[in-house]
Amino acid sequence: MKSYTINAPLQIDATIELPASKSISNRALIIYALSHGGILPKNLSDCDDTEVIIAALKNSPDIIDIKAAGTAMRFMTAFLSSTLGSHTITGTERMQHRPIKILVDALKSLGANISYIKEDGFPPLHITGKQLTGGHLQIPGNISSQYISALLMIGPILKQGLELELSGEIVSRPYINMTLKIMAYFGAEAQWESENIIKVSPKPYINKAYLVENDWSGSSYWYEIMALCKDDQAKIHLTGLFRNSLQGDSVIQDIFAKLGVRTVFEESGTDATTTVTLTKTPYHLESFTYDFTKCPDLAQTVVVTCCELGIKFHFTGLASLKIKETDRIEALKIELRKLGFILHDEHDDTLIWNGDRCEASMAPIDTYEDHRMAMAFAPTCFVHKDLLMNNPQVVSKSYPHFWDDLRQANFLIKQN
Ligand SMILES: O=C(O)C1=C[C@@H](OP(=O)(O)O)[C@@H](O)[C@H](O)C1
Ligand SMILES: C=C(OP(=O)(O)O)C(=O)O
Repeated sequence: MKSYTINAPLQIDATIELPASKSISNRALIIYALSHGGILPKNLSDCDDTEVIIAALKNSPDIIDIKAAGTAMRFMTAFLSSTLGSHTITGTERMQHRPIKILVDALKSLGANISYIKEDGFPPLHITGKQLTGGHLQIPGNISSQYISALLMIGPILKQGLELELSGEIVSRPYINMTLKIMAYFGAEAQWESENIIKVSPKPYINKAYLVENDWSGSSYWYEIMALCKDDQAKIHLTGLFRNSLQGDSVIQDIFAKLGVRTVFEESGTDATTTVTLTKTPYHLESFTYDFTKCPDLAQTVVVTCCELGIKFHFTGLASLKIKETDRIEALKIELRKLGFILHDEHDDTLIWNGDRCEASMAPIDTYEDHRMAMAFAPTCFVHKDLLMNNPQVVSKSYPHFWDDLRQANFLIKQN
């Protein structure tokens, strides 16, 4: 087991090339494969969650190990069900406890041949692919949008196309919209027919050149660094982000405007990419209420930032956090207590900090095989000198060069 001791710089003036978005990379790759190749998308992420899809599509092994990648597991399950071949798809221990029944049931009702190898409702799966007919389907929209994106992407290759009727409060809706926009770019006819019905026509994808945006979710840790650093003159330049982004997590700009971080865009070049400059700005916020239903991956960053800024909060829309890389609600409560903050959770989807504190034990931060635990806690080194963190390498799931980027910004990171 590796651990790091992390110390913050006194001043910050850094230019950071963020990783490419894994969500966009993984969609572009599935569509690339469904359109039978041609021009490979550019600026694909080099993170674990994208590398597993690249390997699966390139080598088509009998046993596909998708590791910890939720999107890859869900997208490949739909892909393998609708294309010829016979495969087992499996993943990490945690992946084998992340639910997939809703997607499997939906695919089976379209005629797919899928069986559970161990426990019903969970990977590993055995899938024998075939041409599926498609048609109308009802599916819960309140558990994970990844099931919906997975089904949508195979829609254009189904004989009758696909009509999805979503029930319940739709979670992570911006990720569904991201899927629809990328599909449309590649020639699909796929759109919302009403608040909860999406229709996809049976019309093959057209292969085209594609440039993947850099990752707004990954930018959130730099927003947190700007919010927590003590240098009033600090500047952070983030490259490769799109202003009119497909990513719902670009809402991070608005969230952090309330937490003392200003965002300025400088258009650069022809690709609609922008350099984003973060600086400090005055703020007055005693307590913060926010609903994370549309942007669950930002929750850890904002929770940790608010605690360290002493801003009480009442955060809702967090139900999906329990079925991600770890139970993120539990993990946040346990690790923030080590830093002296007592959080409460309610109704499985709400996290509250009333300002309750305890003595900080400063025990090493554990990362729970969750990249976002490591990245959300790293900036707390501005408050806690010699911050210790176990298993920091987990960042490779979405942001492999995270620690190198911190070093470039003059953080001191010592391996123990
Ligand atoms: O479609 C995607 O790329 C994602 C959707 C979200 O998952 P849920 O829909 O399960 O909330 C998000 O948390 C995940 O990191 C990426
Ligand atoms: C939840 C995440 O990923 P996934 O569900 O794709 O494993 C994430 O990156 O925060």
